[in-house]
Amino acid sequence: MIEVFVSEKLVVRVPCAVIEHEGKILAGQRSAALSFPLQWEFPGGKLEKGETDEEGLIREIREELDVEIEIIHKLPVTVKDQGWREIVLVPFVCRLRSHVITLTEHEQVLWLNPEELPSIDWTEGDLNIIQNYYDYLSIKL
Ligand SMILES: Nc1nc2c([nH]c(=O)n2[C@H]2C[C@H](O)[C@@H](COP(=O)(O)OP(=O)(O)OP(=O)(O)O)O2)c(=O)[nH]1
Repeated sequence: MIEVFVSEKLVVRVPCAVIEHEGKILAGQRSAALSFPLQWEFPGGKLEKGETDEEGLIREIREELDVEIEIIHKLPVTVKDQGWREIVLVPFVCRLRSHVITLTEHEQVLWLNPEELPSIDWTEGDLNIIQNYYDYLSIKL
């Protein structure tokens, strides 16, 4: 008899925010000390126990940027396979409800026009989020 051991892969759910303000989108540069150092991401992070995607995202954005957001629209989920784990990115289009950003984790943030988004070095998988955001914009306009 052949036994097949299928090891269970860790699945990490990460809500993240495509934050719009005055026609621009916020990109955050990850710290040099973290995984995916100095690459760009949509701010957000892993859920805590019992949180919904929306609750976790609002908490993460408060922690990382010290601002309040309004969640506008959920974009399609993007799954990123790292071999030893799967990162399930759950992006939401958001708006700022408060406007003074204080960075607690990111190296820097940039406000980019939608067409400028692909020009920086995003973590793998985020280009899918950008494409899905473009699709959302084209339907909305
Ligand atoms: N917030 C966010 N995380 C992203 C994006 N793309 C992407 O691969 N990630 C990854 C980076 C992290 O591995 C994970 C988010 O977890 P986290 O915010 O707690 O970051 P972390 O460095 O502490 O996590 P880790 O990799 O050390 O486990 O998702 C993105 O656009 N936004």
